Amino acid sequence: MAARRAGGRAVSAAGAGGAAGAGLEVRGVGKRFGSRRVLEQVSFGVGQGEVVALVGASGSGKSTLLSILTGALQPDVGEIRFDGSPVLPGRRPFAYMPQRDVLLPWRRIVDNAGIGLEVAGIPRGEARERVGRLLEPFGLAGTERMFPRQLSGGMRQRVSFLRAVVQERAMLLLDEPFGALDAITRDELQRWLLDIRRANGWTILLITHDIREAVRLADRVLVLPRTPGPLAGEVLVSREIPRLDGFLTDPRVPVLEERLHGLLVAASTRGGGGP
Ligand SMILES: Nc1ncnc2c1ncn2[C@@H]1O[C@H](COP(=O)(O)OP(=O)(O)OP(=O)(O)O)[C@@H](O)[C@H]1O
Repeated sequence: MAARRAGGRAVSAAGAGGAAGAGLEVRGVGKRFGSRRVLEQVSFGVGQGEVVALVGASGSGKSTLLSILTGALQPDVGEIRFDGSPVLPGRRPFAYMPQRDVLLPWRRIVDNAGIGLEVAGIPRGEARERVGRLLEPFGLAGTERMFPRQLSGGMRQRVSFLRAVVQERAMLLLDEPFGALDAITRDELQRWLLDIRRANGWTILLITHDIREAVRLADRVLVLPRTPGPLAGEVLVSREIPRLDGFLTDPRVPVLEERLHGLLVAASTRGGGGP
């Protein structure tokens, strides 16, 4: 089921802790490294078909949270559920796109994009076939036999994104996918992502430092506090706001950005926390 909507605003299962079939539910997650607390009582949900952005100051634990979702780290407390069931090791419903492209320089593009499939035990020939079908919609036609060094930064990010999408998992986790790109390429890729996602209805959790990017890409934006604690707030982004042409001049955009900025500042100056 897609996130329920009322009056153009997303009404997700997030605040309620989620319901069966609601997609991702993160419940009361806490994590510390030694004596340093990084996450505490973090709870939210991402409904199926929803795009949720998570923003937070540097060091607030965004990447740690994604690592918990991917299974690279275990939470000290809390639970991760998907579609009403606990997420089990080895059977994660997520495909992950890391912050920096981690393409292997010696592998051709087709084999870089298919690496997740190969790791999952799919023969290379079949992986190549599945990647091959997506090259054109990903703007990568003709690159399959090339090596990463022959592509621009924007194209390499598309290969990384393709590598996540081709695994056909229920949900995509994107960690600052456009953070390392120049402003023009970033704008191009945001437009492209909006476009291709509209056709596919992917469920996405996106991490970004960039408030404008969060408002542009997400149905809902969550704010992680700098000092460990529950989420500092969330902002719903109306579907009536145009995300492609007209986004930058829509008067509702700066209002949402201001609200998010306010939440981030409040979250950064709030007392408590610390080790
Ligand atoms: N493996 C680890 N061992 C010890 N401390 C860690 C480890 N991983 C992260 N930390 C610490 O946890 C805190 C949160 O790090 P994390 O990378 O999750 O934050 P972030 O919000 O993603 O930051 P940024 O936006 O700068 O990437 C930081 O203070 C970091 O130094």
